[in-house]
Amino acid sequence: WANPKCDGVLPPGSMGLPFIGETTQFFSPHSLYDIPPFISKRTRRYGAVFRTSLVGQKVVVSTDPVINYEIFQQENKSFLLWYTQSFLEIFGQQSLVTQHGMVHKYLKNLILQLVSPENLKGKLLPVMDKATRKHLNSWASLGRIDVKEGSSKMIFEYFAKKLIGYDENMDPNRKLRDSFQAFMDGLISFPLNIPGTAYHACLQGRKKAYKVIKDIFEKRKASKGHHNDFLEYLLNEVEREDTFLTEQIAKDLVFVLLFASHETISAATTLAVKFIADHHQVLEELTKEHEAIIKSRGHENSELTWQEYKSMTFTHMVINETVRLANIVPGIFRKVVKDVEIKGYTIPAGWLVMVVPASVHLSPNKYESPLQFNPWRWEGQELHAGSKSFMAFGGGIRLCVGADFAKLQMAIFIHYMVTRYRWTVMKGGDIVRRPGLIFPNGLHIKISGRQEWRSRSFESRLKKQTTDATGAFN
Ligand code: HEM
Repeated sequence: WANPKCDGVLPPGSMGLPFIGETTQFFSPHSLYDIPPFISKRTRRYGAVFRTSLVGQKVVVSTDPVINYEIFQQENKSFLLWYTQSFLEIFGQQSLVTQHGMVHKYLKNLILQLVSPENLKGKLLPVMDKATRKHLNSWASLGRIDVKEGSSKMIFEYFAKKLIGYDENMDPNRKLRDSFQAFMDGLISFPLNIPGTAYHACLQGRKKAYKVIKDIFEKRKASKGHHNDFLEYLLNEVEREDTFLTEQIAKDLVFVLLFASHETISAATTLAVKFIADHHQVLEELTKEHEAIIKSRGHENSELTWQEYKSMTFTHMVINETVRLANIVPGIFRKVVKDVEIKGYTIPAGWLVMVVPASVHLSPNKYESPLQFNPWRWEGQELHAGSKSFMAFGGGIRLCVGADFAKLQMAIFIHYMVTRYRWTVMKGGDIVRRPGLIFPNGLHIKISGRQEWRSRSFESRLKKQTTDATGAFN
């Protein structure tokens, strides 16, 4: 166990206990701002590349930016995308993440029918704009909201509708979104299907959500009308003769997209709100940028345009800085297809390599004062692609297909938050990594409409003047 076979020299490290390996240490919770202690301890001891064993797998961890970049570029050659057993059971054996080569390319193009920049600009932007306004207005009417829960609901609501015509409000018993709640903990876990484990909770959620999706597919196939959603497109595609798409792949695709969309963007949005609230200068600069956009419009109330979105340079810097610090995806795994040489070491075929974005994003060798939230560090930098020092959305051919969608939603949200509302953090905001990102007590803000604030302050000024005047009269 401790000295696995290898035709060469393995990287240094420890394989831990038989079967369990070093899994327990890997899962020990830590704070948002740390390189996972599991990683930092071992890099200090063994260097930038070391071996270990996690969830029953032999793993080489790379914290070296150049090697990480190379791993992304070598996809389908020396390395293949790999997800944990728990991940595959949960997301489906036919889902996009299990596909390679032509089928992967085909499925990625299918998703781009929904979230490519072209389609975001032409089709999704108005939907996202309307949904964001509606939800922020309802938050302001309530006067308070947990941003994590609220943004998750908002994204799920419009995206599930666009994807499969699902309307949670019309279907209160099924609560598709609730089925995804237990997922973050279970995705990277031991595949122990015993009640009480994170994995078990996740599988139960998968079962429930999948049943809803299956029923929607069946109902739709039996219906004759037009629906103008992604499901209609998928079902037409399944009917074609020259296609890779089967109904099973289509269902797993819908499942992955439903989860990936609302969980990731709501986490990034919540973090952005937290960072902005903690950094007044950032809020001021954002307000300046967005007020200028409104001023240069004909009508203050018109919806956000693509050109306006593209002009939000500082907002894009804030988004990049948020996802750099947040490291929403804690580890990116690849399976080694054939023995590879790295830094004089051999990684045998069948092993995994794990790229840890935090080890690059929080490294003082790559970023000055890396633990500081400083959007200005992105001034003049490339903001829209992966690189050796920025891999929040991965890299190479597996680069996140939803990155543009996520950034657009965050930018719309920021636009309305800084121009139309007054808000302050009330409670929550704790963030734990296990190693997935968890918000144990949400992020609760107090929020009110600016207009309402203005008229309220106008009214109170008026009242004060009247009282003063009355006092003087008396
Ligand atoms: C802030 C938000 C997001 C972050 C930080 C993020 C991060 C990532 C990362 C790091 C990968 C690469 C994984 C790997 O190489 O193994 C990835 C892949 C992926 N993401 Fe995202 N993502 C986000 C939003 C989204 C959204 C909104 C969607 C849905 C439309 C999405 C769908 C996907 C899919 C389907 C893949 C797999 C791509 C493939 O295998 O080719 N992501 N994401």
